[in-house]
Amino acid sequence: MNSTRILEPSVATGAAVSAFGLTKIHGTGDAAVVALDDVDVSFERGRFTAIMGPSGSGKSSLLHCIAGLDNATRGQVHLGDTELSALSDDALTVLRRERIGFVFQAFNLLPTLTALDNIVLPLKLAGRRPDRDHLDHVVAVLGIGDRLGHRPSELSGGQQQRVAVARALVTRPDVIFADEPTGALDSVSGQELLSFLRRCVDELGQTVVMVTHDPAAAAHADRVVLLADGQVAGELADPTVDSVLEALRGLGA
Ligand SMILES: Nc1ncnc2c1ncn2[C@@H]1O[C@H](COP(=O)(O)OP(=O)(O)OP(=O)(O)O)[C@@H](O)[C@H]1O
Repeated sequence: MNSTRILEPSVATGAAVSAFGLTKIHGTGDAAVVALDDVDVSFERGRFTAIMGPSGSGKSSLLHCIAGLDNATRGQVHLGDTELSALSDDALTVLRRERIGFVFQAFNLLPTLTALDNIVLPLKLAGRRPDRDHLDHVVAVLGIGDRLGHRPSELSGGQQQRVAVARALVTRPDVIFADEPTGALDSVSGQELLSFLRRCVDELGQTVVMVTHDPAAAAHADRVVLLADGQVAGELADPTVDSVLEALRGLGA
């Protein structure tokens, strides 16, 4: 039988983002839930990684902690050479705005702004000018050149999510974190979005870390990190739908 080989988790130095001894406990006392239990994991630059695991295994907690959206209870998160827990709240806000891109299930576009104004908003907030060549390239990769003057309500869900990806890319962030980015899209738009994320990695050298429940979505990634019970349970290189399904079955998902 050609069974899936689940590799030991690796922690690379020089990674885009890494966590060491990461522990997240939600709540206190009798209500305390250990969502992450001493996790070591790292995500290489220029690669597309999916985080998968059964419901409640800690995927969102991991993403939120490594993206600086939530404080870890213990442990360290490094974005490149920057250790997040060492930062003040203000410095963390600036880091999230300038060095991290986010793509969520909800597109979170500002309804009164055009697509273009939504895309360049992070640069404006940072007092930076758009790099026209980079902006043109991002818009071309995402195929939204003819929608830039439209407001979100005039765009389809798939187009709105592409605008959200362009907004995440425009600052040339160190890493893009995506949490179920296809969750609100129909299957065709979802497939397109995943192809765009793939091209962002291949053509723009972007680093993408995505939480997903969907083996077909994870198959677009270079690597799958598997979580179970708040711990890294293994990883898959060059995942396919079948290898992901088999690995998840092995975790009892
Ligand atoms: N704010 C919170 N307060 C209390 N417990 C929480 C909180 N957030 C998450 N948890 C618990 O922590 C554990 C991990 O949750 P988390 O959302 O990280 O898992 P997940 O793998 O993303 O789950 P799902 O696939 O269902 O979204 C679960 O037991 C969950 O109930």
